[in-house]
Amino acid sequence: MRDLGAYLVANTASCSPHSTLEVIEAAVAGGIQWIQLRAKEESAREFFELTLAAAKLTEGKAQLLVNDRIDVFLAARAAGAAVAGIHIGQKDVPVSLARQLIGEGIIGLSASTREQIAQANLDAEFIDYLGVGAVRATPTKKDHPTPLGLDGFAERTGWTALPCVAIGAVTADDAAAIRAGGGAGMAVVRPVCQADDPRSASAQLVSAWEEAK
Ligand SMILES: Cc1ncc(COP(=O)(O)OP(=O)(O)O)c(N)n1
Ligand SMILES: Cc1nc(C(=O)O)sc1CCOP(=O)(O)O
Ligand SMILES: [Mg+2]
Repeated sequence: MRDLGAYLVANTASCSPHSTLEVIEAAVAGGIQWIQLRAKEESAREFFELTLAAAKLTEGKAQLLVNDRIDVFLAARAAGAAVAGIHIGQKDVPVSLARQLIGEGIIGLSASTREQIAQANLDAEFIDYLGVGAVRATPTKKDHPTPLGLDGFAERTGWTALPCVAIGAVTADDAAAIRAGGGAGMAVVRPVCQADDPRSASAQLVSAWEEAK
C-alpha cells in the first residue's frame, strides 16, 4: 500500500453547504480512492447511519475508513457495510489492541513526533499507514500537532518504512513536494469539503498527485 494518493477526510462539520454524503459521492466521481469519515459531534448512532450510507457510495470504488470510533466501524461491518478500516490517533486506544479488535482491516495511525514514529515502528505489524501532520496550521483541527512544514514532513518519512500521508492545510499545489519528500499520499478536508464543485476539486487533486509521479 505504498500509494494512497489523494485522500479525503470527509469532516462532517466542514461540508456545509453540501451534505457530507454529497461530498463523498462527488469525491468518488472525481476519482478519490481513500475516504475517511470524521464525525466529531455526532452520536454513535448518527455516525453509524452515516457510515452505512457512505459505504453504499464508496463500495467497489474507494476505501472507506472510520475516524476514531472502533465501535462504529465494528457495528457498520456487522451490518454488512463495505468499511475498509479505521484511522486512530495518539489519544485513541493502543494500535495493538485496535488490531485485536478489528482483525483484518486497514489501520491508519497519526504520528508526528520522533517518539510517536519510533513507537509506530515498533508497532508496525499492526499499522498500514501513518497520518503525518500538521504540515501547516489549519483551522479544521483546532488541536492539530505543531506545524512541520513540507521539510519537516519529508524528514519524518525518512524515520519510518511505513507509508506516510501528509495532512494539515495541504493543497493540490503541494502534491509534487509531498511526493518528492517520500509521501505516500495527501489528505485534505477543506480543498474538497468546501469547494464549490467537490467533484472537480477531487479530480484536480487526483491529477496533481498522478502528474507529480
Ligand atoms: C490521514 C489522517 N491523518 C491524521 C489524522 C488526525 O487523527 P487524530 O490525531 O486522531 O485526530 P482527529 O482526526 O481524531 O481529530 C486524521 N484524522 N487523518
Ligand atoms: C484531521 C486533521 N488532522 C491533522 C493533523 O495534523 O493530524 S490536520 C487535520 C485537518 C486537515 O484539514 P484541512 O485539510 O482543511 O487543513
Ligand atoms: Mg483521532
